[in-house]
Amino acid sequence: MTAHIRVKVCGTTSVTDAVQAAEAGADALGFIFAPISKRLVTVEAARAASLSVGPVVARVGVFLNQGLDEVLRTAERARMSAVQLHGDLSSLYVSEVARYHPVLRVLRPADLRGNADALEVLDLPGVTLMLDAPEPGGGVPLDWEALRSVFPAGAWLAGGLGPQNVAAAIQALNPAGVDAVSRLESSAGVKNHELVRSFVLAARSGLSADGA
Ligand SMILES: O=C(O)c1ccccc1N[C@@H]1O[C@H](COP(=O)(O)O)[C@@H](O)[C@H]1O
Repeated sequence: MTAHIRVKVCGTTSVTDAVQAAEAGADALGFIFAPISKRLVTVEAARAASLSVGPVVARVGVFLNQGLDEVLRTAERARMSAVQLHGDLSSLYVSEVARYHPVLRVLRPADLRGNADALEVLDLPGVTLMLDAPEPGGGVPLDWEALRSVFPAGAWLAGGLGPQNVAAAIQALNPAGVDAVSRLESSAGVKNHELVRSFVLAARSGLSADGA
């Protein structure tokens, strides 16, 4: 098992939610800048939240098929410390972003079986793989059993994770980090602080929120 699993709480839209997630022990907070998202955050709100959580907690700007300039400018203005890239993106694009920010490159399970183009960037310094469901932010878990034999060492896991199932997911795949959003909310873009606390605790302890 990974000695210290990294825990990311995504979809942060306010200073209050950022501070609470940091106090709950999250290693990283996600800020979604993809216009299609129900959790879209403004640069101003993300910047205020980012500056409120101290020097250690990572702040990850989340983008989906957006222009290179927009990604780099937004991440800079919002004081992000890393960038998460979803979508159909060229290796050149990902490597350009990685010149300026650590990158979480999000791929789907199907990409592991034959998308040589997408997998190529994972050899670049500063690029870490995250595996997620085809519809990001949809709250649908991946088939962990089917992934057991192909899940790459050092990769992060997302997709429908929450307090009840994150321990089982870690047990199945031993990811380097876990990430969640929709199962931690009271409404889109608003965190349920109890669920955030339980999620971090379950990921760290290896016990699900119902003690299983
Ligand atoms: O959540 C969104 O709205 C979203 C939109 C565009 C790109 C990424 C998005 N969220 C990411 O989705 C995964 C997991 O979400 P869930 O826990 O299954 O709801 C996570 O990586 C978020 O960063």
